[in-house]
Amino acid sequence: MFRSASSPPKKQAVTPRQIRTRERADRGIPEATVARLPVYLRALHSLQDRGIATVSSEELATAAGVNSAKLRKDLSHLGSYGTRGVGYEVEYLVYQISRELGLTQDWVVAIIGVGNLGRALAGYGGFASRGFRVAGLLDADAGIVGAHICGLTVEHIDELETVIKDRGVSIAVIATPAGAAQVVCDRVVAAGVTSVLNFAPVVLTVPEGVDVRKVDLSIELQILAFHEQRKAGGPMGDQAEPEYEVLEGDGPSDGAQYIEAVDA
Ligand SMILES: NC(=O)c1ccc[n+]([C@@H]2O[C@H](COP(=O)([O-])OP(=O)(O)OC[C@H]3O[C@@H](n4cnc5c(N)ncnc54)[C@H](O)[C@@H]3O)[C@@H](O)[C@H]2O)c1
Repeated sequence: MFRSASSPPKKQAVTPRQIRTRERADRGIPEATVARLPVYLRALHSLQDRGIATVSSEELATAAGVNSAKLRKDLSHLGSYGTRGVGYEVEYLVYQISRELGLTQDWVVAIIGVGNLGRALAGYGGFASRGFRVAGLLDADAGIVGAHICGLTVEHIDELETVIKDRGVSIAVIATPAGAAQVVCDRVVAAGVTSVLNFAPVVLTVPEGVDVRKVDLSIELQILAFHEQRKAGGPMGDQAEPEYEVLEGDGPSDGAQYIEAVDA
């Protein structure tokens, strides 16, 4: 937006976080692009592990499983255009994407429901290396409460609000049975958490301003089954059928991949 010289902008006290949020809103990064940034980051980390300093858009696109035009467009939203004939500097791109995703600071995570899945998540080393610190494990089962898992002691769900407040939890991971998930979600939100990662097979209702990402491996398997069926000839046989594209992040259901017919 242009301002006339006669009306200089008024100075306001803003925090660095507000500035970053405004910058992002100004740049208008699409949600689908945001959903692909972690995929690029994973590919870049693997290049870094192999000691690769620069990468072409084609190589990075192949490593990330997208087409190179989409990758270049996504990265242009970050102001990253690469250098003709050289490509992108891996280290700097890691920094740019990490900064955009808010990964240059640590996020405190609590896992609620410490059964098969909760335990596996608690033991996953990949969180810490990406800036997510698991600071609380909570369960309702007296037989599990008190167990020591990966350096943490499982606490009773009654302690949920205290754990969130005292340890500054900003992301709640729900790994309870479906029937308990909404109540747990309501409690974490009431305690001030605005980001929820939900593994329970249920759609959670949250107030505006709270982000819920849902992980559902059975949906991923169903998408693979769909493609397997098509490769094998499918129920539609030789009939003309539309082309399909698997899209991420901006579909009708939050966070899930979905399949959309596209013009062939
Ligand atoms: N999203 C996926 O891809 C995926 C994959 C596997 C399982 N799941 C789902 O994840 C959830 C956990 O699966 P699991 O195999 O670990 O089950 P599990 O039964 O082994 O563990 C669930 C845990 O939640 C605890 N719990 C129950 N009610 C609670 C409450 N109100 N507060 C706190 N803790 C509570 C139980 O005591 C138990 O320890 C289930 O909803 C399951 O359907 C999702």
